[in-house]
Amino acid sequence: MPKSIHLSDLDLSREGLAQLMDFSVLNPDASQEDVDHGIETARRYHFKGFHTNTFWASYAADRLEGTGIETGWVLAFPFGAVSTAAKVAEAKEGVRTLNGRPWVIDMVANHGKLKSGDYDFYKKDIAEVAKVAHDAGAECKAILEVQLLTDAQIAAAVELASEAGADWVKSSTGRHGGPQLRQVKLMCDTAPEGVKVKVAGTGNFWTPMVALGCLLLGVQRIGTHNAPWICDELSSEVAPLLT
Ligand SMILES: O=C[C@H](O)COP(=O)(O)O
Repeated sequence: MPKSIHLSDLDLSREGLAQLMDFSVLNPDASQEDVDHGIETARRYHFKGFHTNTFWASYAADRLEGTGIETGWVLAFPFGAVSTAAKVAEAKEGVRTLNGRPWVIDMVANHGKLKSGDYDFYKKDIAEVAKVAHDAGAECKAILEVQLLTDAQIAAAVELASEAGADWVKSSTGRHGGPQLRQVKLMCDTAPEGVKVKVAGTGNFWTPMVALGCLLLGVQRIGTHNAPWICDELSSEVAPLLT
């Protein structure tokens, strides 16, 4: 379980916060100009990762070469309701496209199968994609879309994804709303040792202070188009109050 941490343990400098953030440009209509602007922003803040639609992932990785910034391969995005074979093929495309550079798979789990109680399918679906990632030396995040789930389903999803070998459990795609803070806490409380928690889908209603709340709960990554706002606000408004 990721342990909750004290405020004094957090590096609230802009640079420190940026290393806890995956900046995203994941609108369905993201244009080359939008992606270029996202890449430029990712480089300027030196975010941990940059996530955009897979069509643009190779383009982004080329332009992030040498920065150490991870390119995200957002798989079965945003619904996750495709066959496991299609997910595995997409994962292999990610290997062909991004291997040799810093990259990671963020895969959308099959929420409908979880809700149908088909836990074996749900777990195997994640396990097969995680294996492709791990064989290529990359990490795999499983996106659970927790805001669509009951608390019992969230706990089951975290456990199944962890057993399937996901390195991370991630709350949401951001395309269907975002999690409540108590759902984030449930994820942190349920995740076993060694499985990290990422929160995403922060939308426009989440504030930098809520992001800070997530980090204090033990969240190890925040993925959002709001990453610059969160870094700027926390480093310039909150950090000085704590010195
Ligand atoms: O996977 C990351 C999503 O883009 C996060 O969504 P958001 O930008 O609405 O917070």
